[in-house]
Amino acid sequence: MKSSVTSSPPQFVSYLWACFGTLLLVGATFMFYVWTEKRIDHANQLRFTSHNLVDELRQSSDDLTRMARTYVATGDAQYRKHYQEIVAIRDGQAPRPLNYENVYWDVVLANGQRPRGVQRAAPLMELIREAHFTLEELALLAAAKNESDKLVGLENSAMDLRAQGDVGAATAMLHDAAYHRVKADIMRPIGAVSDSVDHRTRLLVEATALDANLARFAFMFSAIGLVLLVWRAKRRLDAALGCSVAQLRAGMEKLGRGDFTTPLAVSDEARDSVWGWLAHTQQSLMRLDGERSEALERIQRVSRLYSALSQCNQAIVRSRSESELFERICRDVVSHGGMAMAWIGLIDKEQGRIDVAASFGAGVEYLEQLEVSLDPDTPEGRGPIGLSYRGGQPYWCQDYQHAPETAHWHAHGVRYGWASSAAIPLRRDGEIIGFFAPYSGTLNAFDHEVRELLLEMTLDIEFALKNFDREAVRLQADQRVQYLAHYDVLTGLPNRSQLHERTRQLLEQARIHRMPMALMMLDLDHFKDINDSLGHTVGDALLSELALRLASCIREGDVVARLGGDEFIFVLRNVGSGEASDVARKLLDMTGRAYTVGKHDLKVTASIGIAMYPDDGHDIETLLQRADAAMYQVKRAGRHDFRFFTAAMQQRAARHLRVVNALRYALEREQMHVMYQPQVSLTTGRIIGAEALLRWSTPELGAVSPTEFIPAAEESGLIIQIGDWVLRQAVRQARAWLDAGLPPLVMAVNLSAIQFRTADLPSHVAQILYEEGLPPEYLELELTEGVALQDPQGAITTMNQLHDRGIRMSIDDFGTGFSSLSQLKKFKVYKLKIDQSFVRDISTDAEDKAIVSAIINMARSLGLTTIAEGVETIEQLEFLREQHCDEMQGYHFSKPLTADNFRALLENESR
Ligand SMILES: Nc1nc2c(ncn2[C@@H]2O[C@@H]3COP(=O)(O)O[C@H]4[C@@H](O)[C@H](n5cnc6c(=O)[nH]c(N)nc65)O[C@@H]4COP(=O)(O)O[C@H]3[C@H]2O)c(=O)[nH]1
Repeated sequence: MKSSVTSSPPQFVSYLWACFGTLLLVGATFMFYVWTEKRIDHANQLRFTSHNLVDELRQSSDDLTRMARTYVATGDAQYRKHYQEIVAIRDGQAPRPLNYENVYWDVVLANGQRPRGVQRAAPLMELIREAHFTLEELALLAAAKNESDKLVGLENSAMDLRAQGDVGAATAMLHDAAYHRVKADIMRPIGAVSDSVDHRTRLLVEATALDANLARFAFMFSAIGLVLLVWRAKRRLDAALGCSVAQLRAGMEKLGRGDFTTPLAVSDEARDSVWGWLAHTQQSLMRLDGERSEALERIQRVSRLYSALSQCNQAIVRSRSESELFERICRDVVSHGGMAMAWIGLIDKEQGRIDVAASFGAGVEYLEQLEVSLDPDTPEGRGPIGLSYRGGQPYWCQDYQHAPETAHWHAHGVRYGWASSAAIPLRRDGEIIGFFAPYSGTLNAFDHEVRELLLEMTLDIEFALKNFDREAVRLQADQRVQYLAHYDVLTGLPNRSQLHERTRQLLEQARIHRMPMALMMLDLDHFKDINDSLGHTVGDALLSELALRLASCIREGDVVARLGGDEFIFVLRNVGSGEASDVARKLLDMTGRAYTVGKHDLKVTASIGIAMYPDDGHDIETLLQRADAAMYQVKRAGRHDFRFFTAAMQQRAARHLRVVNALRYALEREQMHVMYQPQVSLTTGRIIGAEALLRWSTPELGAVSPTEFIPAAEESGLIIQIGDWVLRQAVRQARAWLDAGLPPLVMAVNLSAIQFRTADLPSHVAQILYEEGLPPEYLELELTEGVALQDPQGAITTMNQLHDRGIRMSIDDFGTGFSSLSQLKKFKVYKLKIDQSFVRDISTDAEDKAIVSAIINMARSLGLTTIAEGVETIEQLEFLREQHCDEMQGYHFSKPLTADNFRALLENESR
């Protein structure tokens, strides 16, 4: 095609060049022809001029003869004048009249007027010389002229004779033989020249006419050649165009209008022609137009998707929930992204199928009975979504209605006009949780840019999901904070703040409706021991169970709250003291039932204090305070009971407050001193030790019992400072007695559990011993069972450190706590102090007897010394001795003594 297309123009151009060359040739031959014609004209002109000049010579001679003869005949002077004019003209002395070729006689006399117009004056012979006569002809003409001049002389002579009146002579002179001879001498050369000129110029004309004919033929041939070439060129041009110019113009106009719909018809011969090229160009333009349309469509598609992406981003910002976001995304990708339909499905892992979360566009109704699963063994699991799920990649189906993977849904595709579809996985924390499925009515809709945009859109959705998650976490946290602000985490019961809020509302209602109300405070007895011995996990489990039980005891609308620890508050609407008592009993009963926590079977009791509205207070704070005072009295009275608040309790509570306040200044005001109670060996009956017992009295309160102020000091934390002071006093006293030479004895000092748990206790005790100069073996720390319960391992470590420093330890009030003898094995104690509550009744109570006896026996088997405290009677002493108790302490031997009295006792004994 290419070679044939390019061969025509050179041929056509060659023809054009040939035409041009031929045209030049035609022009040249024509010019030549014109030139030859001009030469013929020139030759004719020359012939004419030559004849004229020769004729003028003859004519003038004849005119002169006629004028001379007429003058002679008539004597009219005008003829002589004409005669002279003719001579003057012929000799170049007068200007030549116009048309002098004619006979002068005719010129002058025809109408009796003078000759019209003049030419320049020129002698006839000069004109003849200029007229290209041959030399021979010139010589003949010169001879004729001479003869004519001779004749002029003769004629002048004749006219002179006439003028003189001699007409005859004059006439004779003009008609005689001499005259005729001369005349003949003139005419003869003129005739010869005339023949010569005639012959010569005719030859010239003939020769020139031959040239002219040649030129004419050349012109004709070249013109014919030109016509032929033009014809050929036209043929070539037609072949090059391949159609008529009008057709070509119509075709070009069609192309110009961008009309590529109907292709230009081209015959085989016209393929290599402008028409063929035009058709070819039309095809190229058609292709380009198709490509341009495709590109335009793609750009529009992409820009639509860009718009959808922007909408998607707005949706992300605006949507408040996952479902709202999904709905917006589907709507935007259809409304703005040019998709036919879009849906988002979430994976139902249990069912192994996809649940539609959102959809929009043509054909969404088909989703109502969606048949898409992830199971590769079913046809609906082998579609784009199943493939995408298993491949972990987006799946692009570019020909929906013919792709085998969409075979299961081809009917839907045909019905709704889907030509392409995609399944793009949606991930949350890297795991596929669903799919974004856009459908397009265009084949191959998912080109590179569209894919990139859809993937970007999907990433944005995932980002939004992450944000929703964060938002959900934040909301949960907020709710949690809200919850924590109002509810107790462990039990789920309202906490203090919620209690206050609800109680205020209930009090307000009670006030309006004039109804009574009860506020109860329940506190578990010795719950701390459970926590300490079995750990907080067990304690917490017990509290949870208890909370459930307590909540079940109250009516709807009443309040049960946990204030922290083992303290619960109940607010009971519209109840008097009788109903409140019933509820309290029920609560005690519920609390006292057995608990099973893990492997532990537990039992606890509770103490309840009750304050009544409006008798005991009108606000929550007062009611709480009074319920607390009542509960405190239950505790003091031996626990596991309930009590209503009374005025006396109020007084006790007020005293407690005064005690705590006064304690703060007890040491600095030197209101405290230490008493010493002897400890006696039951074997020897001798004093082997002393227990330091703290005493406190103030001007306002008087003497306050340690059983009152020690717990108050422990509650307020003052026990550390006070206990420290007691220890130093006792150690110093022991050293003083040693220094006084008294028999060595062991100084027993009570150590509160709070003191025991201070971090540097062993080194601190050692430091005091060092500073006071008492050997450690003379000090015995009396620990309660509770010291080891909270953190047994820590207690063992502390005991070991004390033991390593040579300091003795005993367990005080043994039998009241949770210690087991087996646990004692691990403690570095050397003595058990049997609590006086057992000792008190050993003479009357068989059970106490058995307990004391068991404690002594077991202690012995563990290699521990036993001491019984609170021994007041000889019977008690006897029993203890029978049981081989090692030591005793009690009023039976001595009450606590001042240091001086104790020294006196020692001195008495040693005497
Ligand atoms: N009814 C009766 N009582 C007897 C008899 N023999 C001794 N007592 C009393 O029993 C208590 C023995 O001390 P405790 O069991 O350690 O019990 C002590 C001890 O737990 C605590 N305590 C006293 N002083 C201190 C101290 O300096 N530090 C610490 N942490 N607690 C102390 O106060 C509790 C009470 O001390 P006190 O009132 O001095 O009471 C003392 C003592 O006076 C008797 O035969 N009959």
